Amino acid sequence: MNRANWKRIVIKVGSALIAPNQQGCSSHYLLSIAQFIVKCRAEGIQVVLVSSGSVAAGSHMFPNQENTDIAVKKAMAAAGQTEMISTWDKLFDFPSAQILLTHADLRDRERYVSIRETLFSLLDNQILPIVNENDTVTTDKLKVGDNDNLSAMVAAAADADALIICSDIDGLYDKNPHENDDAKLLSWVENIDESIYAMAGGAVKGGVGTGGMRTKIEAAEKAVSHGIDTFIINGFTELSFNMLLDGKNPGTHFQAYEVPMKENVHWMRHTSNAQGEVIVESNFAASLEDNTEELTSSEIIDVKGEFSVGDTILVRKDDGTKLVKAKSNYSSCLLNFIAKQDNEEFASEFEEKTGPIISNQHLANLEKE
Ligand SMILES: Nc1ncnc2c1ncn2[C@@H]1O[C@H](COP(=O)(O)OP(=O)(O)O)[C@@H](O)[C@H]1O
Ligand SMILES: N[C@@H](CCC(=O)OP(=O)(O)O)C(=O)O
Repeated sequence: MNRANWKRIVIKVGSALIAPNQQGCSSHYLLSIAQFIVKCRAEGIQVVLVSSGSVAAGSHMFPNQENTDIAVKKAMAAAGQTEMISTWDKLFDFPSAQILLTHADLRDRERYVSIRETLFSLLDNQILPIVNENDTVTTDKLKVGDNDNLSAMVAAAADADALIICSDIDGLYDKNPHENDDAKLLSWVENIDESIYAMAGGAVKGGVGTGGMRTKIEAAEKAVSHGIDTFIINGFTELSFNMLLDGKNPGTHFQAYEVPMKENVHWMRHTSNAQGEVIVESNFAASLEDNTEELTSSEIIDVKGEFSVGDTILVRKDDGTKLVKAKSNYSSCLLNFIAKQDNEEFASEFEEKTGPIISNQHLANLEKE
């Protein structure tokens, strides 16, 4: 690892570290993380904290409630969030700022750019941003769902050099170590492929974590393609942080791409999600990355989902091959109408006036994957 290059890092802290006994927040494990943050800042490294734990911190305030009820969980998050933020805040003698996000904020390009600007402004003023998902307002459609993926999106938005995911375990093992005594720790992952995902199991049943290793690998995949070195480390032990400060890898290091994706293409590929699909014939051969105008209504055989002008859509072939993710210049309703037109002259005249079906702005080419 090359810590000398770090100018900005994102540290993600899992619930088990914040509220280990689900009896409110404890600073027990947070002290060494806070010290690490202080030392990084003293070296001139800007730090963004992504902290889980609002539900785990709030659960003790709901003694007779079942944790599984979604409305109660949201209430736990609302109540626990204040306790979690104030626990962190007490550990620092510099100001911190709370940022609560949903996927709806991140997938909208304007809001995403606004989040980036806020992060940079806080960092330039030596304020520590503390980010969590806004669990109270999320629905299935709006949420990221786990803070591992959220931390990768935040790391990309902040143009971070490293993402450090502090977990309750030493890193990624070749199989779930809680179920397999012979599991071995991987200290280095160069390529994230299906064999890496196959190693990952879920979170401990009945535990406070969300997602287990799978969401951490998803996060690493998002981050490394943006040139962000990613580490999964054991946040329970101070040694992990001392090793990082000494430039050593204490857990699993996922190697960053040498040539990262451009920021806006990365956003389209990894943060924005497709609201619908446009399906073309399997023999469609044009490169939409070179010319989006090659996609005309006569090429479209189906339109799936409901989307509005400006929403992200996936263009794919009938055989399932993904072509591009791009901003739609048409609503699904209008696209359906012109794609189903028997009168081709009408459709092409309409498109001439209205412009290309997809925008080339922020387009992500999925063909090379
Ligand atoms: N291959 C694996 N390597 C390491 N941990 C694994 C693996 N598969 C599943 N896990 C589980 O993932 C857990 C960490 O994820 P999670 O419970 O979501 O915690 P966090 O709160 O840190 O996000 C581990 O404690 C372990 O039970
Ligand atoms: N937003 C949730 C955390 C969700 C989550 O991903 O938790 P974890 O797996 O412990 O990082 C909360 O604050 O409780």
